Amino acid sequence: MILEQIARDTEIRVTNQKKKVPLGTLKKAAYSMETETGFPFEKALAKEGLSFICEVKKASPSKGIIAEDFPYLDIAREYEAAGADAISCLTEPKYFLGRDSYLKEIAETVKIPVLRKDFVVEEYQIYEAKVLGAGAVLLICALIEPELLKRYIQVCDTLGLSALVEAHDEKEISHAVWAGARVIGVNNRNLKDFSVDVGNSTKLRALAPKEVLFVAESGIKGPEDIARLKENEVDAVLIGETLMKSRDKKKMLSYLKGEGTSDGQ
Ligand SMILES: O=P(O)(O)OC[C@@H](O)[C@@H](O)c1c[nH]c2ccccc12
Repeated sequence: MILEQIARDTEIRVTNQKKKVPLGTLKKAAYSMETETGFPFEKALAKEGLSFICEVKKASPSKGIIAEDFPYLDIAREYEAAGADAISCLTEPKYFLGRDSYLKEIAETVKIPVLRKDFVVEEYQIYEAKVLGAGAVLLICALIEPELLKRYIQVCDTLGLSALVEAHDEKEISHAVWAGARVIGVNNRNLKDFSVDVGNSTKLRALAPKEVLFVAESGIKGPEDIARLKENEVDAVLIGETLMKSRDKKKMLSYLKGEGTSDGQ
């Protein structure tokens, strides 16, 4: 299954990275960074109305190359100007053509919080996210057993990082809640067969406690998806492909918000 393959490749990537920057050195750098108080990523999601996390993603296993031309800094600036509440940046290099440097440069450029979108399989990667300037890091339940997930969320807390904990079913939601997740994301894309059903996140919203911030991720194509998610008390949506493929991201975002026409394609 693709997720296991990505996890194995990520283990190799982390092992190689450790040879360049040992864990001790990385931790020292992470804890020496100034930390914005109050978890800005969670503040962005908790604001009144639906919050928008806009994703900078060049490619994906399900879609291949999404954006040949990839001015990632301009894209991030455009998202921020268009009213994004946070940015999600892929740093996984093999399947999503992401880079750590994209995250670092974007975090230095925009004022809104940046989520490190990668496949965390080692604590090391959480310290990396902090040093790169992320305000949040994705933790995928399917890759991290509950005890370790609890530990990773605690490490995030000590760094002033928010954890976006991604769950795919009822069991993983209960693990996320048990581990202390304050932000839970549900991926509408099934990572086994790449099928997409926005109903995934509407269905699972009710299983997460109301006080948990809930993010619907993936497969959001139009204002009808947004309206449906809003009705189901979702706090935020995470949109990648629909925005990455649009010529005018500001127009597309206002179209998705139900404020404009769809000629932002
Ligand atoms: O491009 P989409 O369908 O709008 O999806 C964005 C985002 O949700 C998706 O990239 C994603 C959700 N969870 C992930 C975990 C790893 C990598 C990527 C993802």
